[in-house]
Amino acid sequence: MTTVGFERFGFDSEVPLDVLRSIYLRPHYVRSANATSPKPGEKTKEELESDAIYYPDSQSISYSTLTRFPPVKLVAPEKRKRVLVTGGAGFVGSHLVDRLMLLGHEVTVLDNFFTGSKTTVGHWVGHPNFELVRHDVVEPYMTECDQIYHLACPASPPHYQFNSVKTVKTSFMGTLNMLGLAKRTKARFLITSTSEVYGDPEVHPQHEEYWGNVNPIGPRACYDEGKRVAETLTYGYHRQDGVDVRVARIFNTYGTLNPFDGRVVSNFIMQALRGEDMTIYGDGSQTRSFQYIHDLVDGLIALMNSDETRPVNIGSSDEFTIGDFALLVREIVEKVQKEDGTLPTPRVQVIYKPLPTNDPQKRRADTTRAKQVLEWQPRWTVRMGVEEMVRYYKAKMAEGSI
Ligand SMILES: O=C(O)[C@H]1O[C@H](OP(=O)(O)OP(=O)(O)OC[C@H]2O[C@@H](n3ccc(=O)[nH]c3=O)[C@H](O)[C@@H]2O)[C@H](O)[C@@H](O)[C@@H]1O
Repeated sequence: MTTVGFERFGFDSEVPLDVLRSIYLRPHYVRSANATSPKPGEKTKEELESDAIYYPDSQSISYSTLTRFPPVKLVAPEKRKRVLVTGGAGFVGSHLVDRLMLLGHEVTVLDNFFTGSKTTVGHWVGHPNFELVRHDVVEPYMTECDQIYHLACPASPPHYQFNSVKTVKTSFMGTLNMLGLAKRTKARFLITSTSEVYGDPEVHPQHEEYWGNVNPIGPRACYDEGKRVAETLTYGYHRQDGVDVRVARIFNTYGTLNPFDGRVVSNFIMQALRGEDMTIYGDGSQTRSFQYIHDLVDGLIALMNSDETRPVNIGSSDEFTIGDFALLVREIVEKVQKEDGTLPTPRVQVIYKPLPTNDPQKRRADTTRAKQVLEWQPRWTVRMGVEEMVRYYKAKMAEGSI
């Protein structure tokens, strides 16, 4: 694969994969100081070019700005969009921002940095097409824009359950505020909803007409009921005020996640790389289907630029039990370690931990609608994506940055 993205509905989202990789896989994003490294503050040619340096002895980091930004397309003004991305410093948001920036659009990121981090978009700070705003979407925000991608909300179960009241508030107030902005500016509004709106589903695979099976008072309710009411608001503004809306229901997605994100893919890879036991919650018979981040970004951009106002599932239909998935991740980690001559003995083991309350027993995206209306389907296999992630975490561990 040499590119991601495609032309749909008059909007070209294609960019070369190596350019994108040079951003998110930056091998020397952080490097550790060694004996010949300059002392803090001492400038070298390398340092001037871009590197941040990590000093393991003092556990300090010397950040630097890029002296040259990644190349962005030159787009005619009438084709250039002013795009607002809430949660743009998060995992999905930052990948979306990279893509939109490379495509030559003007991007404003709103983030409160609760789970997002400035480092995910730091490479664009100072670029004339880019603006980074610390802002919590529970407060109103005004700007002129053409498209709003409303992503802001913690998405990892430990994060969204950390302050459940704030999670509901973010879903409700945040969506209300952004819909108000869309109404005023006449911007097109896309909300990233979730497969969690289907709860612990009684229909399998889950299609968009299924209303779900959600416990309204359980520990996950802050997120799944929050997203459900966010969808309700979205269609309320659509019907009452004619706001132009798009609703993406995102299924499990992985990629360059924060290694401490707490979701299963990053947990398993980090555990296997560190030689720790891999933690399966429950007996491992619950299922998920995993999509790689680039496929999701392709789907979000296609949906935003399409005419489809109904909810659309964006996810993979390649279903695994969590038990089988743990073994697959271990196999891929071992393959990479073997190639690098770092295969440890003994082999890491899987252990079993209690299943979280209301953990959905099965989940697989029915993507018929996305195929029909967006001509979209995932292109990355789990092996391709997990292997890229393993190498990413391994490089970061070698640098000493995780
Ligand atoms: O990754 C995502 O995109 C989704 O992640 C979560 O949904 P969930 O399916 O619970 O995601 P994980 O926390 O990654 O868990 C997946 C399964 O693996 C299990 N798990 C998780 C972590 C772990 O270390 N071990 C383990 O067995 C969980 O119990 C669950 O059955 C979010 O709630 C969704 O909104 C989000 O779309």
